[in-house]
Amino acid sequence: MSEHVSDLVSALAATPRPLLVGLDFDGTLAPLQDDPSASRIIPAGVEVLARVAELPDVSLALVSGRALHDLHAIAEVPEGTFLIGSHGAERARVTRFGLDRDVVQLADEEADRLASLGARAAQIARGKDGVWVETKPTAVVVHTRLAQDEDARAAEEAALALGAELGSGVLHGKDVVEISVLHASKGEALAALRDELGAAAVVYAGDDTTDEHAFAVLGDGDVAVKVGTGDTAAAYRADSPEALVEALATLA
Ligand SMILES: O=P(O)(O)OC[C@H]1O[C@H](O[C@H]2O[C@H](CO)[C@@H](O)[C@H](O)[C@H]2O)[C@H](O)[C@@H](O)[C@@H]1O
Repeated sequence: MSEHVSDLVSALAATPRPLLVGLDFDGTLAPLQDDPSASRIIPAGVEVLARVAELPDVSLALVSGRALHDLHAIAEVPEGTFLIGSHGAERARVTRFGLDRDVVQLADEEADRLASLGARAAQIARGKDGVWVETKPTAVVVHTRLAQDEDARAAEEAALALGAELGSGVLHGKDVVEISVLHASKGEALAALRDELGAAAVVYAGDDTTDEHAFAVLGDGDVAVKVGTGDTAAAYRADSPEALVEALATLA
């Protein structure tokens, strides 16, 4: 067990109940992939999450930038798991009958703006090898993972400028710029869920800059875990999805 993980394991062992365990998906439970549809939770993670969800007074939530339907389709999580998608703009709970979800209804102006964003983002991608656009219910995402540096930089700069012009929120994650027509924040969504559940403590793990919003709402007695390298406000670190799952296994 690495030094990072043993510190984390001690912190997890001390968490009071009721406990909310919130986990980002891409880069945290699922190793990053060039093709987002190929992403899956590491096999050990599926089993450990199932055990965590069965613990008394422990609630499990995935807190992701992915669209809710996309997250639900690929995340193999147990019944009762809360799913927060689109960085907090969408929310649901997994039940035995499918998703119990709040449907996002865009106002006409927001729907029009989303359509304009899609068209303008497609223009940004045009002629740049490896740059492509993902459309979600409340946002468009310019992906640059597969592009050469020069094209990736140009696309990201153009997307950030487009976001400043037409977006309500812009997030710059790992090889993505996301432009949303709704205000959404993982931090606000996590804090709202915590309040609803009356959780005495929250464990939250994430790998990307967008997860820093969730770390920012945590306080004393909570456990913030940065997965991988990079600057962070989190007090704990796991080197990889495997290391995180190893630590969560001790909680279970
Ligand atoms: O909050 P997350 O669960 O980490 O979701 C954030 C974004 O994840 C996906 O993009 C990221 O993962 C892809 C697959 O590994 C990778 O190709 C991409 O470069 C990453 O940024 C997803 O496609 C986005 O819609 C999510 O917002």
